[in-house]
Amino acid sequence: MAIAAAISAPLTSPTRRTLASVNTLFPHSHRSTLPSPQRTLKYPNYRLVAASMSTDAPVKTSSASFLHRRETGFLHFAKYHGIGNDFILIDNRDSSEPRVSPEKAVQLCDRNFGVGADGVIFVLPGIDGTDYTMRIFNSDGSEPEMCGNGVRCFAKFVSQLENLHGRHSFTIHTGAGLIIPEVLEDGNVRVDMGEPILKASEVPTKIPANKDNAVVKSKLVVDGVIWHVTCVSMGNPHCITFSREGSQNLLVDEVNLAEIGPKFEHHEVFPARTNTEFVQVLSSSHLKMRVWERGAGATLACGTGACATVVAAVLEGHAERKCTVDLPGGPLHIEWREEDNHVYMTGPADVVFYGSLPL
Ligand SMILES: N[C@@H](CCC[C@H](N)C(=O)O)C(=O)O
Repeated sequence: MAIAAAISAPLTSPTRRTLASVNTLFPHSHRSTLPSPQRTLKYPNYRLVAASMSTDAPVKTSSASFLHRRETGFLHFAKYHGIGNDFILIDNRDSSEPRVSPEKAVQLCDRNFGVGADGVIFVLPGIDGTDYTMRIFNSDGSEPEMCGNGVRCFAKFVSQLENLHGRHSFTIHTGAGLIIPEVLEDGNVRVDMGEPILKASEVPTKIPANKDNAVVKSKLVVDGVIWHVTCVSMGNPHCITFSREGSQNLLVDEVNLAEIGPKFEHHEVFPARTNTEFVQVLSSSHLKMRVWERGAGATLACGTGACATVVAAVLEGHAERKCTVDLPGGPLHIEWREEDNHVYMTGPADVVFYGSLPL
């Protein structure tokens, strides 16, 4: 008996409105103490029809009926990506508890022994009057407050799961407060990411504030080098750097992310660890960025990171409020709007495949 099934999918395809129970639902993520994934084949029955060499006839199922499968003992999921930042999306609308544990998420994210992803995202029932709740586990099993590329994938997944009756926008409760995505006519998703948080203690960072309670272009010694850093939270913490002491504009392709990234992430001045963005200014409306993500390492893109980067670029005087941010996986369009102080992010989100695993 086939115990796993999968179908192919197209390869293309007002102030920060903090909600009451956010802090209890989304405590600051901690450094993962999870064991490394065992080096054994975890999912012998996992099969992707799109890539299968099996001589069995592929199970023909439409994506709509696949998404509504509910057999017990199986985990049905969709794999999505937002400019290369990839996620396993799980329909968790029937329960407020994520269907997989952080430990299981680590296994699922493993690129050799699992499905492979930067994180696992759950579509949970809304609370406090919102339509949905989004929770996410990083690939190291820690739980961040928010994920920008992930929320665009969430929006596309929900619009496949639900008949939204012509609505293109809905409300999502996250650890960063209320987030509102809108699926656009061209398939891109525009997200109201709320207000950036600049107060040093709330980012959080122990670097002393130097401008209106914020940390802007402060000196930080990492690995014996003085970096100029600005700290911004988009619900999750970001440390953004445009230059080192003695050099003007960073050439981001020359940064050794794997070496320097962890040193920023675990620096003592970041009590909740940090995501770090290394940014090159191409023009006042065009930035190039590489990221080392807390709990996930070097990824091809980071949506909250791109938003935090534009905020930092404006604060440091490098850029205007509306910028294109080039990331290794593609561009994102970001606007930090003066009228409402909200950051808006626009970009794609695409399904890669659907799959099932025995639990
Ligand atoms: N890639 C995400 C951010 C995911 C969370 C991050 N690793 C953290 O721990 O804060 C994005 O697109 O924003």
